[in-house]
Amino acid sequence: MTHPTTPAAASSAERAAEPGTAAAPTTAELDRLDPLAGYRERFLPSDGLVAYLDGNSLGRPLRVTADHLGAFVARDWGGRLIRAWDEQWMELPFSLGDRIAAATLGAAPGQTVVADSTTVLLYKLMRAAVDARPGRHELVLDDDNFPTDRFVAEGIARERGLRIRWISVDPARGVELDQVRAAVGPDTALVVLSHVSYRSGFLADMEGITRVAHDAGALVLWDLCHSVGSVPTRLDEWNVDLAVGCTYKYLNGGPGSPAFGYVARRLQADLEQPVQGWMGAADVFAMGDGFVPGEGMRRFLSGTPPVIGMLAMQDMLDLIEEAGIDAIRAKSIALTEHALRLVEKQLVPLGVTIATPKAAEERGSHVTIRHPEFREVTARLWEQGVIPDFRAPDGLRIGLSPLSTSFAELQRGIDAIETALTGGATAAGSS
Ligand SMILES: Cc1ncc(COP(=O)(O)O)c(C=O)c1O
Ligand SMILES: Nc1c(O)cccc1C(=O)C[C@H](N)C(=O)O
Repeated sequence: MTHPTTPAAASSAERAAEPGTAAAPTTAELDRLDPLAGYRERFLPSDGLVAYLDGNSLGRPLRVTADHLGAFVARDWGGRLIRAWDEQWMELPFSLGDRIAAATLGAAPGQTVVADSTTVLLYKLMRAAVDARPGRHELVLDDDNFPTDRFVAEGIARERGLRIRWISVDPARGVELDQVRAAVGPDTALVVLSHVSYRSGFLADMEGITRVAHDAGALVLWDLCHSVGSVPTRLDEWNVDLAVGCTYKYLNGGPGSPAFGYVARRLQADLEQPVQGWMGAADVFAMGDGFVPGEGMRRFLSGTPPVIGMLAMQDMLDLIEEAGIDAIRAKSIALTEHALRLVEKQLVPLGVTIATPKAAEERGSHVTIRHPEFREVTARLWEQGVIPDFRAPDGLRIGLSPLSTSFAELQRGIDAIETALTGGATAAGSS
């Protein structure tokens, strides 16, 4: 698996190699040299916020989004009323899907659509995929995948009389290529995995895993929730079949914004998704008898697109297109690298362990650390305006959104965790 070289990461490595320069850059240096630092100002400030380290659950709104939402009510909805469906909204699921595809996914137009929630799209595409592999009786998943992915797969297995082969993963990592190679075979219909693990932040080898699943004759569906907008993919080049992702994390679409689904063009005509509604029909306004599926990605829609939920992400896509996904990935790597450095220095001496891979090419944009007191610590941090999140049994996730998180903000978060664990006394000071 290869990723583009990262200017921010490369420059810190170069500085580390210069004689007479401290091995690790300081927090202040990293902010000063950050080419994306200016983007932070474009996000709405939040009263009393000290450090927001949870953009991997809910991304922050942009200032401009507040204006755009108001203008939408007055101009598009209030002004154009029902006429706006023909004028712009009917095409939005496809045009926005194509924008996400070009800016972040490495996918050509006509293969990505915005619709439903992640859970519902996972159901629709998983069901379509297993039905496209008749005579095969197994779904392959890892036992640490996000609950909704596991629950949907279990429901489909029950509905279709299939088995699930669970890959047992190291929770400080995620699913490895060799594990998938050992799990797939002639009875595998579909493999369902997350690109970036919601728990450890482990970045799976999408290209390699897709290849071994294909060698076994199976299809693969990737959950991109924790990578889209922070880790670039090359879905077309890597021959990916299906992908689903949410838009409220690194695409900053807002709470409950709809998901997107990708179906490789070569598969579209052969897949039948189970929620056949009027918006997926070949002629939406024919109002006729019997369902005839639409061409291309239309057949993967079901009901009326959630237009208001698609507004905020358009503003974030403006930013992503402007900054470029490779520069965003570079900043993400620099942020997670610094987080790991600070954790090693300030928190490991306090009994904290790291549950995220050390190698940059093996992690996404969050870092997970563990300590028995993290449930209580997270609750206290939230009261102080320091917002990471807690995942049972003892994991604290530090989510780093490359366009809105600064290195100083990360430092404030680590300092606050240190203070919470020591009751005030610092373990090693801060850099
Ligand atoms: C990997 C993953 N899949 C799915 C979801 C959520 O699905 P939904 O948007 O339907 O709540 C999340 C987070 O909420 C997630 O992290
Ligand atoms: N989707 C969420 C929600 O509706 C409420 C609270 C949190 C979330 C999350 O995003 C959870 C998240 N996907 C996770 O990785 O844990």
